[in-house]
Amino acid sequence: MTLLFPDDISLSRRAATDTTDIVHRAPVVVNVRDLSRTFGATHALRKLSLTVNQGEILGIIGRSGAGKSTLIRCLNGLEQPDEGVIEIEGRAISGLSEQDLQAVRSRVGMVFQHFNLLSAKTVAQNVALPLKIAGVAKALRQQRVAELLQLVGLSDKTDHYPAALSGGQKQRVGIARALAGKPALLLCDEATSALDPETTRSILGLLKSLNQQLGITILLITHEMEVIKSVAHRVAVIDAGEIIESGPVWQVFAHPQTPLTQTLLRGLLPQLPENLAARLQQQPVGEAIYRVDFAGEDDQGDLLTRLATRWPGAFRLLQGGVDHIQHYAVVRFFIALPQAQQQPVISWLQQQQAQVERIGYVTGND
Ligand SMILES: Nc1ncnc2c1ncn2[C@@H]1O[C@H](COP(=O)(O)OP(=O)(O)OP(=O)(O)O)[C@@H](O)[C@H]1O
Repeated sequence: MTLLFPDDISLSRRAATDTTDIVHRAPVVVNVRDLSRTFGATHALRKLSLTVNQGEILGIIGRSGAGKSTLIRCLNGLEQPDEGVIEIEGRAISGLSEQDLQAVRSRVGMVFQHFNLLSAKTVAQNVALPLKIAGVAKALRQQRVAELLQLVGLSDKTDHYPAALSGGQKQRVGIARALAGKPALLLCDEATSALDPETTRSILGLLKSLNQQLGITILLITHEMEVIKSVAHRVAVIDAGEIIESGPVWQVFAHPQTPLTQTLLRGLLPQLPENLAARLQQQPVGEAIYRVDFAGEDDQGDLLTRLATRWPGAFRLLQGGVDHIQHYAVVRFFIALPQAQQQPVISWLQQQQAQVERIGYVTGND
């Protein structure tokens, strides 16, 4: 099919390589500096700063009330910050006339949690709406709508009404509509939160392929770490209106720094079995329990196998596994070591660049 954004071919190749390093060198699409917004005594945003580079997928994660929606509303111009600067493609959006603000807004496509489709309009009419508002001629509009629906895999639903679509199909229409104005940035506000896991995977797959094929920059807001892991290059964790941690997704998964990030990751990283955790004590008796965290190139994901080969029978594996994120292997496991084996095994693991933490001791069998 025809490329929807023919000017972006070089960018598409760049994004397709999927490396954080290349994305880092790309131009900045979103630049937010010291953004603050209060509602009465509530500080929804506190001096929040972030950048999103061209071709990047930045995931912003936080608990309910952390300030995610306020941030997104400031980015699309629906909310005025009290202080701070927002630049989209180098253009500050504060103090603009309504006409100039419209021009900047047209560079930003918005994907909503509940799709926000017009029920009395067909799929094609919903997608065409922003083009109609922008005054695009009918013939061109029809051509673009056909391209967009093909892109999101809904060419056969052109004349259907939203009520006849599944949740995933409705979100595909929402994405096609968001792309209609050839935006530089796609803002996704909990775009998969209303969908079941399988549909979520297919929508995330679509967003990823739009990023890779078209080089489109995406800022997505979610409360689900799984979403971040599947599609984002970089993640920023927001809490009480501040970014408390950020970095490449693999790095944050491998070594989460803040208790909140650790909590958000709890369901995705192996944890010590509950019965064992309940028996942990701090007096050095019995076996020592260690948590081992490691991140390395994909082919270093066999750390556990190498450990077992180098130290056969020296430890008991309690829980653990390997995940592959952005071409990195992220390994976490828990082992029990008797007194005599602790020093040599731990030294060996540290030589492999693993982070090792003794979390307590247990006596007797688990
Ligand atoms: N219009 C408003 N009036 C008063 N308080 C508001 C308003 N909008 C947001 N807040 C408050 O600001 C804080 C941040 O809200 P926000 O909606 O940005 O959080 P969120 O991270 O998007 O939460 P959720 O995931 O539940 O949507 C909350 O304490 C919220 O109650």
